[in-house]
Amino acid sequence: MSPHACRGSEKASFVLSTAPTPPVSLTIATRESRLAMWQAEHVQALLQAQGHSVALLGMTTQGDQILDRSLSKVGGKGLFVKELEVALEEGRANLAVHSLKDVPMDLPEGFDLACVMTREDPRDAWVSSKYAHLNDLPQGAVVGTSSLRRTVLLRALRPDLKIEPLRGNLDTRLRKLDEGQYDGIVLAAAGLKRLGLGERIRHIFETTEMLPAAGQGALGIEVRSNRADVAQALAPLADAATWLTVTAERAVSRAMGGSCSMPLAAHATLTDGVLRLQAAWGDPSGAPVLLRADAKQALDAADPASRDAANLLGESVAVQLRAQGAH
Ligand SMILES: NCc1[nH]cc(CCC(=O)O)c1CC(=O)O
Repeated sequence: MSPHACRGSEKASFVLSTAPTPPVSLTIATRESRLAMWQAEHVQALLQAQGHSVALLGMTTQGDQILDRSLSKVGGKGLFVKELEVALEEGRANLAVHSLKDVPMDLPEGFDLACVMTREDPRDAWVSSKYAHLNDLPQGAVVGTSSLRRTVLLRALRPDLKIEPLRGNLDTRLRKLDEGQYDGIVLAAAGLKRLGLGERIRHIFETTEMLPAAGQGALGIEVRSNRADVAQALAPLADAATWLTVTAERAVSRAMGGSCSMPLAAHATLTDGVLRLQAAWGDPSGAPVLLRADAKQALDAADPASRDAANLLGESVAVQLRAQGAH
């Protein structure tokens, strides 16, 4: 399905009140990787602190089962979220907690992103036992990543490196590094920090060196569109500033056709009331092209209308990329 087929943008679909909600019974659908479980338990604890009673429903998704190929080659969208949506549809669960980076830009009809939470470190991390920094690597060293975005950005920093595929959950990827298959690997800092593996990080790339993926480090909670009561219970967990930044990032990705077979980075910050968005595009065919664009706008995160402006800002950055030849 084309990313444009559903809705043009993510709008605030629920009108949420700030009054405390009565306690409800909720079930969270979650993948069973250690990181997914950490994230689900994190949301469970926050909702329990609001007085709700919260169970977990663990499940395996298509994305978890594909370990031999890069996801960009598999080509589907939302490989990590489909089964969770089925559980929501069938009423076996009321909410699904996702790494926002893995959530398609347009959710299927009947589902909404009801909540975006405070972002962990959005940056990429360098992990290696031998080399403290990318610059220390010898010519032709082997770096592990299956991300097209990381591959393109690594090539721009060090054209000589050999980039080899690396799949699996975080523990698997670290084990493959420790077995000596790579001189170093690149992972999201957020996942490592959440799992208490922050000491494995040798260097955190500045966003000027390696621009993060849209939504990286943020958690999103998906619900059925007809469950305003569930959305209402989630309202206290939302972070308006993070929501605004990821809205702009996701709008770039959506406007560019957002799939994991396109090397695309989009990263926004909100500082002193200014939303600043940067994006980078690499040629899906592997040609050594790296286009960059950025835009900024003064916006108030507390005003729900700002999210529409963030969507437009994202679309304007995509227009700039296309004007330079991105497709
Ligand atoms: N693509 C896999 C993925 N999805 C979310 C995270 C963890 C970081 C996050 O929450 O963005 C990771 C691991 C990684 O990219 O290293």
